[in-house]
Amino acid sequence: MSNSRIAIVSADERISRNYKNQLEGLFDKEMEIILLKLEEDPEKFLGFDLILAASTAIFDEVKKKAPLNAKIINVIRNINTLELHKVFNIESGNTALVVSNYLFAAIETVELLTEVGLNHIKYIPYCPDIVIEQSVMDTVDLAITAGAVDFVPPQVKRVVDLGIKVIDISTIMEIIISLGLPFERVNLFSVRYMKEFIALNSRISDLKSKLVAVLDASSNGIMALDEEGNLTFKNNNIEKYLPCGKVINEGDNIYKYIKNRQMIDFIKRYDSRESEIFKIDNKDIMVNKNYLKSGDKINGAVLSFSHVSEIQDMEKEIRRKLNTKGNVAKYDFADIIGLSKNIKTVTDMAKKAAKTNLSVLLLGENGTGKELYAQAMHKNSLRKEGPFVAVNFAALPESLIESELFGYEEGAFTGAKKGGKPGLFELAHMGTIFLDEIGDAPLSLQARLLRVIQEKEVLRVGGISPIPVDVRIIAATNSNLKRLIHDNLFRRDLYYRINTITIRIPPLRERKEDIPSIIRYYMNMYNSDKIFTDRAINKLLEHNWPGNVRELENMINYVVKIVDGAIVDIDDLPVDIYEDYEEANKVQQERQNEADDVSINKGDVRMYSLILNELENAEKSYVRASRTYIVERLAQKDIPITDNILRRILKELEELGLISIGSTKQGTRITPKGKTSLRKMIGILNDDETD
Ligand SMILES: Nc1ncnc2c1ncn2[C@@H]1O[C@H](COP(=O)(O)OP(=O)(O)OP(=O)(O)O)[C@@H](O)[C@H]1O
Repeated sequence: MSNSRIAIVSADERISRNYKNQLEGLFDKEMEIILLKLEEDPEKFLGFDLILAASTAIFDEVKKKAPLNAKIINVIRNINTLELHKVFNIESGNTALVVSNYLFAAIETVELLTEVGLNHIKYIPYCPDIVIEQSVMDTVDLAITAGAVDFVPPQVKRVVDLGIKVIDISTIMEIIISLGLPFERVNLFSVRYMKEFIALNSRISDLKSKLVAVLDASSNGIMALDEEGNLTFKNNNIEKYLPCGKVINEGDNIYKYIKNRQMIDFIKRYDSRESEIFKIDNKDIMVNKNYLKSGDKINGAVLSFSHVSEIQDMEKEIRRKLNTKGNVAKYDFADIIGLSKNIKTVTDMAKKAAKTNLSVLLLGENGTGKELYAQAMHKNSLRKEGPFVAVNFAALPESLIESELFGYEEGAFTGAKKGGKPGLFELAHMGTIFLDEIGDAPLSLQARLLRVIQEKEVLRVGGISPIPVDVRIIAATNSNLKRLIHDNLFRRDLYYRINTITIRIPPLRERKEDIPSIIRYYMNMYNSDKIFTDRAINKLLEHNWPGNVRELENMINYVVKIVDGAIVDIDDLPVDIYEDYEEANKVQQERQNEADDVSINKGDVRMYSLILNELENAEKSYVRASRTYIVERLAQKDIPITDNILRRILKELEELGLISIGSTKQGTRITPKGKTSLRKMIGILNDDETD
């Protein structure tokens, strides 16, 4: 057979070269293929057995240039099937620009994709000549193209390239027929195409088997039907929900296996009700339905079956998990810092109490670590795997306490949540409930609290059947419960119930030796290497710590965040501690002043009095008293004094308010206080002399 001469005409050389490769691959050396540009002269179109117009858009142009009797085939192009999986893999609901250098080619690609059923993406045909609104472009970050990557707008980051489109099998057949090639060729080529489809299919069936595995893993029964009710897919649980004594096979009409008439109606009804409960074999079965659509036409349904009781159990479990989330004890005994005898005794006792199941009452001022102890005790108890639920009576508004503690049933009051809500006692089941600030529990609630503790069951607000709860009680208070009992504000019987073991946690001021180690602990925790001066540490040791460890922790937090530099001194401490210091310092200073007075009297009093005396005399004689004047006057009395010493003493006298040092012109003057002091000093000196 002689070689056929074929021309491929295209506006884009890349495309014609691609077609040439494809045809050469199929027909070996049986063809001579020449590439022609559309703009070439008509004589170039002469002498071909067949002319292929690369696209519909140029078909008419090619026809005009080709000889009248020439055989021209309009090439039908298709997406390379081997690349289609790339579109399969795009998540549903995405929007993609379908990019080509010509709009018709972009539209063609969109049509090809939707024809093969890839409808899970929204396609926007795009070519460089068209303008798409910015607001639309802003929402698109995906482009699909058949080899026109260069035309994808730069802001689109994700590009799926399906490669250049290939000649469709229908065109290949047309070529074979028009060239009069033997028909075996068709089979040969079909086999080759089949191989591609098989490869594509195996990818799909791969996907399908993954999907089946996922659906089989569900405890639900799942099946898909066509519009006649024939089974097109089922997972391996379906017979559990539709017991018919035999395996249901794909292709079987499902309606003959369903005895329940209402269920058949439900499946057949195309209304918006998507789920319904049916009785099958005396069990409540929930059926969910979803229709399969192709365009606007419904062509099947997917049904999912589940046992209502399982859904309820699952809901309870989820609710329990959600509710108990966070109900865990964080602290252990190792987190309790302090080696003082006081704290060690308390910790030893708490460790022993932890192992019992007895109620514990923790007494202590605010911030002493009552909750810390409660958590540590829970963590070291037999209930450590159970929840630790903390209730703070001081923080809960009275109107909410009851429903928070005991829970409520659906419809118990306006605003009650659907399905009701378990109370904190229920949440603490098998664990510990920490009743903090129990002294603040309203009297009305104390009776119910007592009943729950005694009966070991709770009745939800609006409920009728009590729910058993196994809970250990650790209560805490900083109030004087005995006083509250005396004032009829706390129930004696409740008090005895909760304080089987009483542990008193000492305030920080009773264990000041622990302060440095607590400071170190928190400085480490805050990752700070600042150093406290001895003066600051002494101050902290002096402080009374009414807020206990919490106040100390706050102080460190303040210092770490607020103080610049590596050294923390007294005046860097928070103002309440510092003012406390100032206050103490003032008293100290006053005492010191008194002592200073005495030391002046005893030490320099002679010199002070001599100088004050000279100043008083100078004033009396209207003489300006300069330092030289004073030095000379004292020298005349055989009292030698250097200018330097005089200057220091004058400064001290001025600080004491006994003199005022003016300018050189004014000189130094004795004050009225100075005159009084001078009299006193003379008195002391005379006393000393007579002693
Ligand atoms: N010995 C301790 N060692 C380390 N940190 C402690 C110690 N005691 C208390 N704290 C810390 O002090 C803060 C207050 O402690 P906690 O809340 O346990 O006190 P509380 O007595 O329950 O206070 P309140 O009565 O105000 O509720 C917490 O941050 C806690 O970690």
